[in-house]
Formats: sequence, C-alpha cells, structure tokens
Amino acid sequence: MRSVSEHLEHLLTLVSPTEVEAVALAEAVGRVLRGDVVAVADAPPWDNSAMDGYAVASADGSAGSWRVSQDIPAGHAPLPLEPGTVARIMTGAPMPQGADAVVPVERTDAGTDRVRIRDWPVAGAHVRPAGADMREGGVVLAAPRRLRAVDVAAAAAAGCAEVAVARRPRVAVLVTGDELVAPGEPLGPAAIYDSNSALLRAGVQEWGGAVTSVEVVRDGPQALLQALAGLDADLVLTAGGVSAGAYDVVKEALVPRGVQFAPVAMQPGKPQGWGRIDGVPIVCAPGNPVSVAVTFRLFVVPMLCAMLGVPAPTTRPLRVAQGWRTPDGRAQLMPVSIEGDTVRPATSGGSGSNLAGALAKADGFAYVAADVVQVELGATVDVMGLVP
Ligand SMILES: Nc1nc2c(c(=O)[nH]1)N[C@H]1C(S)=C(S)[C@@H](COP(=O)(O)OP(=O)(O)OC[C@H]3O[C@@H](n4cnc5c(N)ncnc54)[C@H](O)[C@@H]3O)O[C@H]1N2
Ligand code: MOO
Repeated sequence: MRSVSEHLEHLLTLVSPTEVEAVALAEAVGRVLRGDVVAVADAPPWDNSAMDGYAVASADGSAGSWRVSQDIPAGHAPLPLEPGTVARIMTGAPMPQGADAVVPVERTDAGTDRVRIRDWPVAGAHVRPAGADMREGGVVLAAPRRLRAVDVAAAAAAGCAEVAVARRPRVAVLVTGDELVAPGEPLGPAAIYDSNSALLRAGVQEWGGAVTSVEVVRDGPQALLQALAGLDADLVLTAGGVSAGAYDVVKEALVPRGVQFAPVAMQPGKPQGWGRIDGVPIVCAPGNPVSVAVTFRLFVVPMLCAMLGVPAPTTRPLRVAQGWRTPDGRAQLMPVSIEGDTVRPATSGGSGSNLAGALAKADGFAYVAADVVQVELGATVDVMGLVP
C-alpha cells in the first residue's frame, strides 16, 4: 500500500503555481501575496506629536508660564516655533520646526493664550520621529504570505493601493450518491443530507481557492463524464464512489480515462483516486464525510498551497491528555480537540469516518504514524490545524 507521504509527494507533482495578478486592497484579505509590498514614503512622513499638549524647544526653557503662539490640529502644516513661546498641538499633528518635545496637556493648566507648564520635558519626549514605523522603499510585507486584515492595513499605511497576489486556483467539485439531498429539502425514505459538497466548497474558499462549480451527480458514469466534460478548472475534486461497491460511479467512469485508484495506508480515507482528466489534476476522495475532510486537509490543502505559492502549514507537536487505540499498518488522522498544549479525541466516536456532525467539535487532526497501535497518555502527537 502506498504511504501517506508517498501519495502526497505524487499529488504535488500534479500542480504548479498560478499566475500573479494585481488586486485592490479592498479585495486583498485572504489572498496570497506574491510580490513584496514596499513603502512609497516614510511613515510617519514627518516628526509628529504622540500627545495632545504643547510643543516646546526643550533646551530653551523650564516649567512656568508660557505664551501660546500657534494652534496645530492634525492635518494642518505648522509655522516654525516662535522663539520664547510654545505651540498648542494635537496628537498626530506635525511638530513645528524648532520644537523637539511635547508636554501632555495633563501636565499643564490647558491654557489657550498662555499656558502654565508644571513639568518641563526632555528632548524627544512624546515625539514620534519621521520614518520610525516605515522607511520609503523599505519592505513592509515580504512575499509569500496569506494576507490578514493587519497586513492589508500595513500595505495601506505604506501607501499601496494594489498588491500582487496569486490568482486563486479554480476548483470544480463533484459529489456522487443517489441518497443525497440538499440541506433544506425534505429527506426521502433512504436519503441523507449532502455535506461533502459543503465541506469541499467551504474548504476551497477557506484555503484561498475559487470554486467554479459544485455538482451532485446521480445518474451513473455517463452523467459523471458529461459533468467533467464542461469543466473549466485548475483542479477537480470528487467525493464518493471510489470503493469496492457495485455502484462506485467515479471509479467506473474514470479508470478507463487513466485515473488511478488504490488504497493509501491511512484511516480514515483509505480508498483514493488521483490523476489528470483532460490534463486537469483530479483528486477523488472516498465518500464518508470524515474521509473527505481528512483527504482535503491532508492532500488538497498542500496542493492548494503549492498552487498559491505559499508553504503548506506545519503541524504542531501537542501532548496527549487521553490516549486511544489506532489501526496497525495505517496512519491515523484522529479528530482532536485542543486545550492549551494538550489534545484528546474530539468525540467518543474516535476517527469514525461517518461522523460529520462530530467534526465540528474538532480543532485539528492528530497524525499518528502507521506503526503505532496505541497512542499513550503523555505522548506527543503532530496536529494539523483546520484553518489557515
Ligand atoms: N467492501 C468494502 N466496502 C467498503 C470499503 C472496502 O474497502 N471494501 N471501504 C470503505 C471505506 S474505508 C470507505 S471510506 C467507503 C468509501 O466509499 P465510497 O467512496 O464508494 O463512498 P460512497 O459509498 O459513495 O459513500 C460512503 C458513505 O458516505 C456517505 N456519503 C457519500 N457522499 C456523501 C455526501 N455528499 N454527503 C454526506 N455523506 C455522503 C454515503 O451515504 C455513505 O454512507 O467505502 C467503505 N466500504
Ligand atoms: O477509509 Mo474509510 O475512509 O475508513 O472510512
């Protein structure tokens, strides 16, 4: 049987990075930055006050009563400081030439024509120097990285209107099963709600791809081939129909098209399919919902990351707070809940592959190597997080 790492290595040879495109900052959150963001100007652009108070020439006086020679709100350019006076200044306003320190208003009587200053400041007090945050031409965000709200804000503060990001990989999703009905529809006598298409759609979106289509295929191999014929995608994901049953549509339709189907030494998610269909990479997950979630996190996430040009997420070593048994000869992906630096199985159902509802209790999948049969209390396991 092929191991998880052999399988992943092979799947990664099927994909390559998408092109780079420019997007406005308004569209940038969650995208993968592929070109460094460089500051267009120093930030702050000039020395400015960190406090509402009075700008003074620190070498030029001491506590006492001072004439206020100008008022400097933020957004207004000051005149040079008149010698022998102070200037009333607001937070963020430019320091007047000749002033080098600010007295907070709380250290004064808050006067407007004259002011009584109780504590005289040292040079530089409450002044934010030009360029202290960013330097013109300096790298503010180094690529590659997934852009968070704070990163988008840093790009805006650096004066960038657009950023260079990876084009979102376009992903087509197909699920199979006569038993499937969409959530919100009435359940027939032998029906279940389709959760795999929801998982794959949301997973692709969450990890930075764009879902181009989601189809539920019911009517056998011909319908599946028809659905595949019209697809415009960088990657195709299917779920269901890959095991040993009499109605395993995906396998039946795609073996003649050169897609490979074989077991991978893992639980859940053992029956897997992979290859290319009309040149487009395809991953065929088994239909059980936890198997789909595991296939997505273990294999599809690194493929999406490779397409986006960003490193795949690393695992976290965490301590086991409650042991469990695992199958011999297959790596196990156990849904776990995380508390501090410890983990325990997320539910009493363990890694049962049909427990879609129980997955909501999990914070990650613990990866247990194929040769382990018992995960001992106090042991360390590598845990994959479920979100980027
Ligand atoms: N005789 C054997 N039977 C099975 C084997 C085996 O080796 N020999 N492997 C088992 C394993 S492991 C898995 S995993 C499943 C994989 O089966 P399929 O990929 O063919 O998936 P289906 O039969 O279509 O469905 C399995 C299960 O999942 C439910 N399902 C399917 N699609 C959805 C969906 N979109 N949303 C929610 N739930 C879905 C379906 O109702 C079934 O209960 O095969 C085992 N059997
Ligand atoms: O491998 Mo199946 O995915 O155990 O249920």
